[in-house]
Amino acid sequence: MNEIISVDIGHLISERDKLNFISLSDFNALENKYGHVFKEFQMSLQGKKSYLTLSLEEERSIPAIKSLAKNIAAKYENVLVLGIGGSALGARAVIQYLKGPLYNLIQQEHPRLFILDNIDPVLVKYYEDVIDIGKTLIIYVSKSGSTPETAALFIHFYHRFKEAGGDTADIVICCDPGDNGINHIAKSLGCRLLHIPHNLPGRYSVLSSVGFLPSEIIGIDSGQLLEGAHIAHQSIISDGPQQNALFALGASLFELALKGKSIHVLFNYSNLLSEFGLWFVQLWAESLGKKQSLANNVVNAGTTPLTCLGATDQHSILQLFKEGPADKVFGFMKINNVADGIQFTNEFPTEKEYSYFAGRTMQEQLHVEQLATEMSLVKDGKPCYSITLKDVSPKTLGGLFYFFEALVVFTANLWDINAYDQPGVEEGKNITYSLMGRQDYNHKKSKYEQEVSMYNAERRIYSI
Ligand SMILES: O=P(O)(O)OC[C@H]1O[C@H](O)[C@H](O)[C@@H](O)[C@@H]1O
Repeated sequence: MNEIISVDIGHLISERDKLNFISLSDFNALENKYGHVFKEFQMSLQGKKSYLTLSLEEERSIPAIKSLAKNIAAKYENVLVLGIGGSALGARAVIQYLKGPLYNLIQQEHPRLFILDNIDPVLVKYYEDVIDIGKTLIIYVSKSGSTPETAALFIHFYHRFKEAGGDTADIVICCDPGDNGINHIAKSLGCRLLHIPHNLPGRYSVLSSVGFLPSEIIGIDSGQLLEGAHIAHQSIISDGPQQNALFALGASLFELALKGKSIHVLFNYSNLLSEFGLWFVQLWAESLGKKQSLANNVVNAGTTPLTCLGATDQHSILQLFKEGPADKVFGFMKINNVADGIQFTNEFPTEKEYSYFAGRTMQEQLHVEQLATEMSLVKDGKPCYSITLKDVSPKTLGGLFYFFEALVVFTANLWDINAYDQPGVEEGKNITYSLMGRQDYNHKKSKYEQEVSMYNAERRIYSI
């Protein structure tokens, strides 16, 4: 396999079951139906008018990030990234894919890297038990600079770092360049500031300093991540709809959504992809779950993303996938070339449940199980596509990030919705700000307090 990513959509199509799949004639008609939307999308990428392409220009920030990462690695044992949503999930996906789940347990030349994305005080204490804060550099990542969870974590760890005698000028703040609290704090503390391009929304920011700095600190070449994104970009803009992986998958998923497949499952057959799955969930959900179209019609667009892990989740959720509601489309993802050193020996030759393993490899078993799961779902009327990744390299991962970002934006264009905002999460934030006493939300406080009383009055509590 020479290409970094290959996409097979053959089992989204079926002539036998036109209710649950796309018929061949409908598939062939997709270009007529949606080709114009795709061409416009290609032009926006080509003309660098899409926000997505802002990442491609982040190449220029890499030399400074590399030298900062080197300084940090030379001085600190640990790095603690504070961020949530798009400010945490991408970096997590990078570490998991390229360094594995046990990175922090392995003795190495680079610092250990922790990403904290919740305000659970119990979790915070656990972190504090394993990291010596005086030897830990803090990276505060927040596109908006106002996300209350990350602000809270920063207040706490800034205090702890100072207390431990840390040099606050070493703290790195990664945020939007706007005139806001986080920039004021960075300036007054003399922190190191990295700006995320203003128009690059947080959940699309993994290919910027947000993902690049953590990567470089643990020895991953962010230039390679970006090279993969360039490869994906070039392929997406070059091929016509007929040959284009992005068009084939995006248009088919949209068509299936219209046919009632309202849940999109990404079933990853590699633990290295488990965090990628969570990154995908945020990107898909916040970008496509929209009440209103760009023309201000109520559309309640989107499909619900889920992610799970093969083979593990064959033993938990697969039963429902196979025999529960026929409301899902499945994406299977695997890595083609991995270091596969595990070949089974013939330990129990007289036992039929064990002897068939002899001479086979664990990777072979994983891939056979994926195939078996896919086939059994398809046989039962469940549409499946599959993505094969060439290898475990930053280039392939960078291409995958860009491919999914483009897939989401193209799909949003088909729904005629805004792929970049998230109006649905604002109300909860406003209530939180008001109830926690944020000054500029004081005017709403009494309204929300009244609503809270009403809400509490409506509870029906049963005790055990
Ligand atoms: O990076 P930040 O501005 O702190 O935002 C962190 C997260 O906050 C909100 O919940 C948004 O819905 C997410 O899209 C965003 O990723």
